[in-house]
This record gives sequence, structure tokens and C-alpha cells, in this order.
Amino acid sequence: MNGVLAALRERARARLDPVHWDFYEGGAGAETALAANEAAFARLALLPRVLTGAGPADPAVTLLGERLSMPVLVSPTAFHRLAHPDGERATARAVAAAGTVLITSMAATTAVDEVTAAAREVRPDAAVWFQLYLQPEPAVTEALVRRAEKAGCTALVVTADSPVFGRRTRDDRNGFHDLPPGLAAENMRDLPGAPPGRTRDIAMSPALSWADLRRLRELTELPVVLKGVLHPADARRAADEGVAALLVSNHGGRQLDAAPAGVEALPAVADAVAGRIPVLLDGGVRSGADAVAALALGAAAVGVGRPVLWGLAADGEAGVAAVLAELRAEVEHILTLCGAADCHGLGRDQVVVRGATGVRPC
Ligand SMILES: Cc1cc2nc3c(=O)[nH]c(=O)nc-3n(C[C@H](O)[C@H](O)[C@H](O)COP(=O)(O)O)c2cc1C
Ligand SMILES: CC(C)CC(=O)C(=O)O
Repeated sequence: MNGVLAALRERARARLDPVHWDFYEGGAGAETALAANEAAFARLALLPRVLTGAGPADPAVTLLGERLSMPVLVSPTAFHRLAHPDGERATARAVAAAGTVLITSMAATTAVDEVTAAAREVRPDAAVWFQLYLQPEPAVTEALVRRAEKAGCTALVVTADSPVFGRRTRDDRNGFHDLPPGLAAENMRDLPGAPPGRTRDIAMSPALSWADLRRLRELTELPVVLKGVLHPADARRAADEGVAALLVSNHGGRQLDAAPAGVEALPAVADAVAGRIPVLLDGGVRSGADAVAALALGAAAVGVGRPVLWGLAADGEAGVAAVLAELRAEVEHILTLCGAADCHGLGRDQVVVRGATGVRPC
């Protein structure tokens, strides 16, 4: 793990209520998938190319028409006001200043219009995408989509890996199932079926299907990113269905504990999609080298979840800014060390598995 991130993680751990720390850090079941994410990156090494004459690398990328200062965006995570009183507003400001995309969670403790407003105070063209769990009641999904559109979000990120909620071992042990008084999932307020001013629970449904995704796409002009895809056949289907991008993810090890690491699933997904749509990756990205390895394996960009929460808990907006500045600097440095001019400059042949005799490609 990058040293700056590791130090922020320790500061976050010292500051947070241990129950909230466990909510952020924990995974499902025996936390096998959680551990697999970082372990899979630790097994990878980068083979640099020499004398390429590439000059200093440019870490910027373009994704769904937005220019990002680096191939790192912020994956959606719930409940930022457990980490810091400024919560999602602080995150939004730091992400906008860093020039990348924030995917704000449907389970945010700040309403999406306040999140976009905070981002745009810092940078008028800042991109905020809205993460959505499709709701079993279509009217609720539609109301959430309209809320995201009205707030100026420029994409919807539909999380498809949660037909039911993962069994979070630490939360069960700690009895953490409700937000403390004064905090709520603000996007869930004033939705159809809820009394005025009250929030609805976020529903997860195993009955959802590709037909529901199609209905969503008929509802809105916003591009849809499908999050939580691991199987290559689902990736191909998503591209056929007109999804704008994929986010390969095991949900930070919080859903199916038997799932592989995202980066283990990435090469087959990238092959299945064959460049038709951008493929993003999250889970266990803790350094610039991790990000660059994922790019070489076919990702257009990576997402970070917990590192942003560590920065936020440690030092609010400045902590999130520190995480993103460090990752950008590291990506730039490592691309240059690898002889690449930009984020497209590495091939899959430049990623090898450590400990293999000779060069074992991924
Ligand atoms: C505390 C926490 C809350 C999360 N909340 C959401 C969420 O509301 N929606 C969602 O799609 N994913 C959620 N995720 C998953 C992240 O979007 C992401 O897939 C994962 O955290 C990436 O792994 P990383 O934390 O190792 O970087 C959450 C993850 C964590 C750790
Ligand atoms: C509270 C949930 C809706 C969010 C979460 O913890 C997750 O998606 O992992």
C-alpha cells in the first residue's frame, strides 16, 4: 500500500468510532473476497519498457465524454457523515478540485443536489455520477432518477451485484444496523410511498432482471454504467444492451464472499467487451502501481472506495485531497518509469505474476 494512504488509514482508525470503522473496513462472510482484492494486486508486477522516448507521462483520461485528470475516480460509498461532519460535501469538493469523477451513493448522508452543488462551487464543470440500486417499485426508481437528473448528475451507475444485502460479519457482531440519530440516507427522503419528510429503506431485490435495466434506459437519456459485473458473458450482454460502461467489482468484498478479486476477473471481461465500451475496475486499489496494472489489463480507469473514507475521516476535505493527489502523482510517475506516454501506453504483456519462474503473463 502507498505510504501516504497507509498513514491516513491509521489516523482514520484512531479517530473513528470502532463500530463505524468496522462498517467501513469490513466485508461479507469470512472476508475472503475483501482480502483477495489487495492480495491479487500484490501478486502483480510491472515489466517496464526502456528507451521508448515517451517523455513525461500524461495521466489524464477521457471517460463518457468527461476529461479526468487521472485514471482514478471515486467509487460510491455510503454514509460519509459517519466519517466527518462535512461528509459528502467535503468529499465532493476535494474530488472536484482533483479533477476527477465522484460517484455519489444512493445511500449518501447528503442529498445528491447538495453534493453536486458542493462540487460545482469548486469547479463549475465537475462531474458527479449517481449510484443507483434499482428499486422493486418502478415509481421509486423513477423518482430517484429524476432527482439525480435535476441535480445535474451526468451518469447513472447501477449496482447489479446486490440481489440481497451481503452478510457483514463485523456489523452483525457490533449490532450496527442503523445510522445514529441526526443522520439519514437523504436521497431516500420524500419518495413515493413514504410519509412526507421521512426516508424509505433501500430495497434490494433478487427479482430484478435485464428487463428492469432496459426500462431504466427508456426512462432517461443519462448514460448507464453497470457496476458489479464479474462474468464475461454478463459483460458482453451489457455491451449488447447499450450500457455505456462497466465497472468490474466485487463490491469491496461486501457482497459474495466467494467472488474473485475484481482484478482477477478483469482480463476476461476486457476480452469479452473487446473495446466496445470502457471497462472500469475497483477493489483493492491502494497505489499508483495498482492503478497502472489495471490499465495494462484492460481498464480505462479504476475506482477507489475505502481510501477516500480514510482521507475523509482523518482530515476531512484535505484528507480526501491528499489521497487523490498522491494517487495522481504516483500514476504519473509509474507510467513514466514504465516507458508509457499516457494511460493507453501499456500492454497486457507488461503485467506479470510475481514468483513465477520466467515471465508468466496474466
Ligand atoms: C463503506 C462502504 C460503503 C459502500 N457503499 C456502496 C454503495 O452505497 N453503493 C455501491 O454500489 N457500492 C458501495 N460500496 C462498494 C464500493 O463502491 C466499491 O466497490 C469498493 O469499496 C471498492 O473497493 P475498495 O474499498 O477496496 O477501494 C461500498 C463500499 C464500502 C467500503
Ligand atoms: C448501506 C448500503 C446501502 C451500502 C453499503 O454498505 C454497501 O453497499 O456496501
